[in-house]
Amino acid sequence: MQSSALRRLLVIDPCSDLQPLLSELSRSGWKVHECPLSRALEYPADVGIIQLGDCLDTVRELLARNPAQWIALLPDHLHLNEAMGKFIGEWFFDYHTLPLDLHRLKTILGHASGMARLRHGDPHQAPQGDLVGDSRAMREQRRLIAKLASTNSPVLIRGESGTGKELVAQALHRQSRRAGQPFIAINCGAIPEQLIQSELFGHEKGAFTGASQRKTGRIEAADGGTLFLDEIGDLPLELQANLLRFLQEGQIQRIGCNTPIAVDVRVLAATHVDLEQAVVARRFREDLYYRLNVLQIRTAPLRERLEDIPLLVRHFAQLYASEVGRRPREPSPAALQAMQEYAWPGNIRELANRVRRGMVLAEGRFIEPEDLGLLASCQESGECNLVDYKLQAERRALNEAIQYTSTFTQAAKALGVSRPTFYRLLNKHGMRTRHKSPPL
Ligand SMILES: Nc1ncnc2c1ncn2[C@@H]1O[C@H](COP(=O)(O)OP(=O)(O)OP(=O)(O)O)[C@@H](O)[C@H]1O
Repeated sequence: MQSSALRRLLVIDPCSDLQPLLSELSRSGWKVHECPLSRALEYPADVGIIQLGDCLDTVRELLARNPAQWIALLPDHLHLNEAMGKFIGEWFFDYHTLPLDLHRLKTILGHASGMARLRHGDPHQAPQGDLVGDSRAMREQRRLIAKLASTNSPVLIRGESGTGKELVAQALHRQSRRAGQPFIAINCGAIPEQLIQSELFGHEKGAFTGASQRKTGRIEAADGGTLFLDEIGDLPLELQANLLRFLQEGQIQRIGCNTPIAVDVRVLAATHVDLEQAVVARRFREDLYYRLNVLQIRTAPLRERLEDIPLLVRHFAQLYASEVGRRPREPSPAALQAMQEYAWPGNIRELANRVRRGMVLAEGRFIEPEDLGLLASCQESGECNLVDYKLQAERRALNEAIQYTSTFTQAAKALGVSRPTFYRLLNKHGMRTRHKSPPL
């Protein structure tokens, strides 16, 4: 039986031909909502109906951002040239010419709602900036964020590049009592060494050659809110001392001014390098390390949470639809399989880029592995050997075992190997999680 939650119909006004049929549609199980085009994003729906006229750009904008299955109503006077045909083919599930035929309309609506159901999960996109994913690692991450958001202590966010460290920092800020205040992010690795002190702490007019005006530093700009220091491991040693002083005293001094300024800022820092090693090598101050590392969140690499891939692909397809001017497409089963077998060195940033590419290149209804640039290397070169197949199969087996069990011991048992063998295989595929639950 069809779930009633999946039979929400949005009718974009004006649609006078449809008016007399709405009560019949309601009787047959549709929850109908009518609204003007300008408010269409406010109403979640599974299927939408819109009568085409002018303003195709505005319509395209809506279709790109509203993930419902859309049906176009075409009045007689509409000039069905090639461009219009392409537009309808690209963006609509189906169309109906006017006048309406109730029986045919119901059939189209039935198919469209079936398609909405196939897309399973919540058909409504997570807003940009939300952390998408329902794997154990993501659920654990959300739980930790909710727990740590309310404190004022620094949090060290660790994880490989592209795993969402900045998104975690933003989520910590959004869920804290500082949410209405500024969130200021600075990438310590991207600013030249001679500029970073003035970027962070600000300067007075005339403090050094070229300082023609007084400048407020980023720490001061974050007053009342949160400061996110990305790539903290790249902060020069001298500035590490200044930062430590600020963390201890809650005061800063602009360059060229001796008067301390009190600033109330929560500091979040991120790193993809091993800070412990940097401490041993004396590239990172030990005292600052302990000060920043009070609480910790680890962002898991994508290869450890492959089950999040379908949700992430849908999220990015929706996100890039209007940018690339095409309706969001789903990956084909082969594309999903290829994504499950790929190691994702660039993590979610790489996935996002591949989906964007796939959206541009896809020719049919689905995104195929080649659109994502993910033809298995042996397929591309035509030289498949047994070792490649074996490695792919091993990786898939490990992923599934991790996904469907709660501990590594259970996963090893499910695969029929000893724990040491299981760990050796995880290491071999770069899948070794240091902690199943990130430490507090
Ligand atoms: N869970 C997620 N859900 C949705 N988008 C995500 C998620 N994680 C990361 N992203 C997206 O992936 C991209 C990379 O994320 P982000 O910049 O937060 O990673 P990072 O770990 O800070 O990377 P780097 O170490 O290179 O700075 C961004 O576009 C971000 O929006």
